[in-house]
Amino acid sequence: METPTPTASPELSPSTSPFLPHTLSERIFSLKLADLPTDLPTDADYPFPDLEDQEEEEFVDEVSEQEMLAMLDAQEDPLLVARRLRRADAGADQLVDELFEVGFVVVDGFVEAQVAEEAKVEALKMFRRGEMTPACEIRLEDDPFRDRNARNDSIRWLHPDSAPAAFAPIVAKLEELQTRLGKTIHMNGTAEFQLACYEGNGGRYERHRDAFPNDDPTDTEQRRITAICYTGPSTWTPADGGELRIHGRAGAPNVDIEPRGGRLLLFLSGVIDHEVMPAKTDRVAVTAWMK
Ligand SMILES: O=C(O)CCC(=O)C(=O)O
Ligand SMILES: [Fe+2]
Repeated sequence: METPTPTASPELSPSTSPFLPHTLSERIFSLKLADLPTDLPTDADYPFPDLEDQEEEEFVDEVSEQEMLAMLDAQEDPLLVARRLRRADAGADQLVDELFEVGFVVVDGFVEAQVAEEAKVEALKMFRRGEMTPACEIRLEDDPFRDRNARNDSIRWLHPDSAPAAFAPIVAKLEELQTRLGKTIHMNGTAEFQLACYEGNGGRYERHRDAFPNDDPTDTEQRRITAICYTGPSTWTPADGGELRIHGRAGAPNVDIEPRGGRLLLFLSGVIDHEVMPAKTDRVAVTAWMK
């Protein structure tokens, strides 16, 4: 399959709630309240003014990321949540239409094959020189949810002003894309850029989501869009492995995206569950998380 056709949008049922809490903590707390019998004492009956916060922290400790996502998804389809990030006054943009239709979109030829190849060669040199860090060691510090065994790629953050020359054209294209998308989607204009290498001996990343569903345009710390530029090979075959599996939403089938050189995959960070299938040849990608 050269370019995957987006799957039909699953039936979406709008939420019946007149009030949709915006922040994650509001949404978690509203889930808790929904489960409580109505004859419990009110907050005013409790002696501790910060009791809600204490309960919330304990609740967060107890549930896994997957369980939390399942609860939020049950509350409202995350694609509907994300659609509220579209600027009301925005002009037309077909790429954004497609993105909000099914949650992801594939663009081939985002960068030239040679640009992709040069980035891949340089990344693998850096990897072999020990200049990249196993991602599992980093993630534990800033993301207590994440399981150390969930992924075995090695990464390096890229800064647009100081990215090694081999990656500069890809980062520049991603920044250009960010400017375009920012005209139509509420974002704060910042992005995190990451170079990732998955070794061809089975490098993988288990099913996960990059952000919680969130539609608050003032919450500027949220990842809104994941944009991944693959570096090849352009002659990818199943023997190379490393497909990005998009888990079908609401019973839709999974879609495997081949990480062909120069290809861009865009998806809504709070909507799409995804997984890197075991790589059978070394696999390099540059990802931007646009906020
Ligand atoms: O490289 C990919 O295809 C996806 C990587 C990923 O899911 C992540 O870094 O969060
Ligand atoms: Fe991811």
